[in-house]
Amino acid sequence: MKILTQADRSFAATLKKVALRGAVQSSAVEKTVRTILQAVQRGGDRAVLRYTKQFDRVALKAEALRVSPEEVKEAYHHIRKDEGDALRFAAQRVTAFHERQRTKTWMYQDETATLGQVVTPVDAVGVYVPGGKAVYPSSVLMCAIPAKVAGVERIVMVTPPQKGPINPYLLVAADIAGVTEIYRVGGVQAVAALAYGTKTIAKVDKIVGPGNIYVATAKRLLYGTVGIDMIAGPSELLVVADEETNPAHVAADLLCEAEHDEDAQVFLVTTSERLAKDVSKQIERQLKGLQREKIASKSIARHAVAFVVTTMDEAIAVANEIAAEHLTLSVDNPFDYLEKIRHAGALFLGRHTPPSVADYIAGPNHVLPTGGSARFFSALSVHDYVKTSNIVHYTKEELRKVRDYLVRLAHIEGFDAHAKSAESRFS
Ligand SMILES: NC(=O)c1ccc[n+]([C@@H]2O[C@H](COP(=O)([O-])OP(=O)(O)OC[C@H]3O[C@@H](n4cnc5c(N)ncnc54)[C@H](O)[C@@H]3O)[C@@H](O)[C@H]2O)c1
Ligand SMILES: N[C@H](CO)Cc1c[nH]c[nH+]1
Ligand SMILES: [Zn+2]
Repeated sequence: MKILTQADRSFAATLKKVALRGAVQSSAVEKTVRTILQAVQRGGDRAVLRYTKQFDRVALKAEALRVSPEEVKEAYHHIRKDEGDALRFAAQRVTAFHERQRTKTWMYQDETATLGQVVTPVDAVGVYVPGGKAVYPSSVLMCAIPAKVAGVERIVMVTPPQKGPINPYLLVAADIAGVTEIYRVGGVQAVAALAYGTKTIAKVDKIVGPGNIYVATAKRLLYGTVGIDMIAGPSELLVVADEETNPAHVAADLLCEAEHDEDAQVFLVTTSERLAKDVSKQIERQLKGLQREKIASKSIARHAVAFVVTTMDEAIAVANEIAAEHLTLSVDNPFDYLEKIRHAGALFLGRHTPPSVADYIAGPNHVLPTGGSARFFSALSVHDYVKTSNIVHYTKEELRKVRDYLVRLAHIEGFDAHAKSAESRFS
């Protein structure tokens, strides 16, 4: 792990580069993604199947894209009872948390009008469940349960195919969460199919869910053609730690994001150079023997940085500049810093809250903004699955009270048809 103190010449430049990581779009990735999007828009299922063969090495016929209800039932026979219980426990926690996010239609009446907002669920949502380098039944729950809570009727799940049957944990999680259609297709071709529609996969109104750099770029390029939740790309963690922190815990937490993807990015910001060195040693030690050692060690070598600063306030300033997906505050009094933290997808407070607890069973959503987009995006929530329409109602008497103001403003803008539409009610 690279360790930089404020005295190092490259401290400021490295911090700037990290802060801008989301803006550095790889043009090679973008070119590939555009080609696949166009091909699926024009070629539909045929293009989807071609790219599935190319990138996932699975040859399918269009009829095999959709997962049947029998396959979902069969999946229950391939998982253990304790595994099913763990999925159901996670689902309950996620449901309970997201039910608190529900928003209702609201209205009020004042002396001039009746106004409000009607809340409507999106008709059809596409849930992208990653599957290139790992299996993510937890992401099925995180994406589909809030859709269900919001009242979305059509919840369409896509996930890359494997050779052989689809992973049973994904199917059981989909069943528990209330997914209504499942397709074995992943990557850009899946996102394109959901956005444009094909003969087999009817288009959706919004696409949610995490994915690798190709999936995240596809969603970004399709924004506007279809609704998207956010840029939820390769995982990230930034740990702010004081000198009292146990380096073994920090290393363990950093590795849990690094093991997702070689493109995952993890950072430590600390007031203790000794801690930074100890964390670095711990990472080397803990990497050995991890199932995903190769991926995690590449992520650490390519991206991990420890920034050593003088004060906790400086540490928080660095964290705000980086705006990471996950931010851990490893201090005795984390709530004291809450108001100073401006940008992070999710906050993990104190010394005994590993980010993995919220990856699985805490209840808050683990689909979170990456690449610095926590400056403007939020965690996936029920709000992503609904939209609001404003309500406006005037009686003739109410309209009379505001008519002159309306007419004056319409004339200022040179829109006399606007003025006349109000005046016509009184002639
Ligand atoms: N931010 C979040 O909330 C969050 C949550 C969970 C996971 N994640 C991230 O999701 C990602 C999952 O990635 P994954 O790879 O396991 O699964 P994935 O499903 O996102 O990507 C696999 C697909 O990528 C496509 N692909 C691979 N190489 C390609 C290439 N060269 N050209 C075009 N397409 C290509 C293939 O179609 C393949 O099916 C990880 O980066 C993980 O960190 C993020
Ligand atoms: N840490 C991931 C979000 O970046 C979520 C996840 C799912 N499974 C394990 N972890
Ligand atoms: Zn994780």
